[in-house]
Amino acid sequence: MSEVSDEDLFAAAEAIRQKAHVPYSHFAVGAAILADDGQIYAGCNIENAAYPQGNCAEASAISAMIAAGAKRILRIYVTGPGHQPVTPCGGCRQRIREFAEPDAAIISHGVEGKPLHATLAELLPHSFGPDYLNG
Ligand SMILES: O=c1ccn([C@H]2C[C@H](O)[C@@H](CO)O2)c(=O)[nH]1
Ligand SMILES: [Zn+2]
Repeated sequence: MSEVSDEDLFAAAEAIRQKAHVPYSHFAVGAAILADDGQIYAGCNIENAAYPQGNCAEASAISAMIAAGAKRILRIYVTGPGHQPVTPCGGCRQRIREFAEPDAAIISHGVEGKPLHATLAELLPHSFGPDYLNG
């Protein structure tokens, strides 16, 4: 459907990752969403001196998508440091669930290693979502 490649999403995630506010963990994360309007929406993690008030990169990217008026996540690419794939935390898997189909691609990449390709359903099986409340 889209002409947006994984390389485009990787580049957007990496560009915004450089802006992450991570004075506590020093673990900078970027996320780039391909949305249903064909556009890319990106976000970085934003930590806080009151630690629980920090935001994940995926949450920032979702905020950008919603603020722009897009509705659905078709694909999301997450980048971070190291060799292990930087997979979305449990809370962010649920945040993604709100706006994505079970077969939506989640690409998790520790940039020193290889990307992991998974679907939302693989990362969040038997999930609870909006369909439970709207039907
Ligand atoms: O997928 C992930 C994993 C971690 N983090 C952030 C949260 C915190 O700021 C830092 C270390 O956990 O990385 C994200 O933004 N996304
Ligand atoms: Zn998270």
